[in-house]
Amino acid sequence: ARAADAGVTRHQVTLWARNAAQVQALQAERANTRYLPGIALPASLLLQGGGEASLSQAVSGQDLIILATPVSAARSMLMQLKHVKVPVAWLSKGFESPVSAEPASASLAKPFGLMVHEVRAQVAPDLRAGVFSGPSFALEVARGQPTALVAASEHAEVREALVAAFHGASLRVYASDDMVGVEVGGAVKNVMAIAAGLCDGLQLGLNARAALITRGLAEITRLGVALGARAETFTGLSGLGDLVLTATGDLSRNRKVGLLLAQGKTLAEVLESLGHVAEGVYCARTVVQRAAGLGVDMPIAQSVVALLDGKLKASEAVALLMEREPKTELDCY
Ligand SMILES: NC(=O)c1ccc[n+]([C@@H]2O[C@H](COP(=O)([O-])OP(=O)(O)OC[C@H]3O[C@@H](n4cnc5c(N)ncnc54)[C@H](O)[C@@H]3O)[C@@H](O)[C@H]2O)c1
Ligand SMILES: O=P(O)(O)OC[C@H](O)CO
Repeated sequence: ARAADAGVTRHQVTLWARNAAQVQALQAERANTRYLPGIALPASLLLQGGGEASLSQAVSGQDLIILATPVSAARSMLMQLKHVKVPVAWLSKGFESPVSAEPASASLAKPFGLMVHEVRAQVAPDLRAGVFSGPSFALEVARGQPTALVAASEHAEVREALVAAFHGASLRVYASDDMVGVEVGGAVKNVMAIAAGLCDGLQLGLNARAALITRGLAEITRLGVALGARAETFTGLSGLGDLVLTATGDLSRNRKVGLLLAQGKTLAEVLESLGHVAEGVYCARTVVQRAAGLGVDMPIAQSVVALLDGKLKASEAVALLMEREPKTELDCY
């Protein structure tokens, strides 16, 4: 919607959704009252929806396609779009998690979840694809508040298409060729944001939150480098930038999960009251499993999984993290 707004003279944007009734409601109200209250959809935005046939209709003749779905929908969307010739980019942040509803112990024997660029390599290898990430609460983007993002792809033309389409007065877009780093940062910051919500909910203090963010970034960097990312990417918008936003910003759904768990609610109660997807809940187990497979130590992420599984109380997790063996700070990268 923002692209349509910013680019009244630059772009014609079509928003496709799978649910025809939802599209009708958006059309009638010219607003998404549930997710973006108070934001009028730009008059130039075309709305379409329904089944698979209408998706191929909606993408036909477009210059650029953006997938704005949770990670759980990325595989099916990419399969439907695998023959598309124009650049495709996703906003999804997470690891695919077929085992998301199960406790970590039950899922250890099953295949590791994949990042979306890995899913794309499996199901749509010929697609020219990228990821669009960085610190960006949708509501602030929709309000036109200043935001900086990173457009990552191995294909220069995909990076250039994203910059050309979105760079403007309220959105600054940087290019990157480190898709692995950008995807790891965007996914794992959600797990760390759950921990930061817990930390604040338990009133552990500002020192504790700063330590958590810093050591969380060390964990994210270790996993990312082991997966083939460049370490510098984690100091950028999709790493440190998005981690700080999500760990400290009260618009974050993942941070909210931690805040509600700290009030003593069960995970089921938290997810019911949230009414939105908090990707960290679904990918925390996968993150820990992939890290374990690579011999990467992720004590904060492990604590989050144990908390989500109800195997550890928050006070016990804090004690375990504090009692770890002393280490040299920079040797941990
Ligand atoms: N909301 C934000 O502020 C924000 C910002 C940056 C990135 N993200 C990331 O973008 C992704 C989407 O987040 P969101 O907040 O828009 O989530 P959401 O739950 O609102 O989902 C977005 C849309 O995806 C649709 N969808 C779900 N499953 C689908 C399927 N199987 N096929 C087709 N469509 C499907 C939903 O109906 C919805 O319209 C997440 O990975 C999130 O981490 C969100
Ligand atoms: O609301 P969250 O926690 O899913 O965070 C949204 C975005 O990822 C912030 O960049």
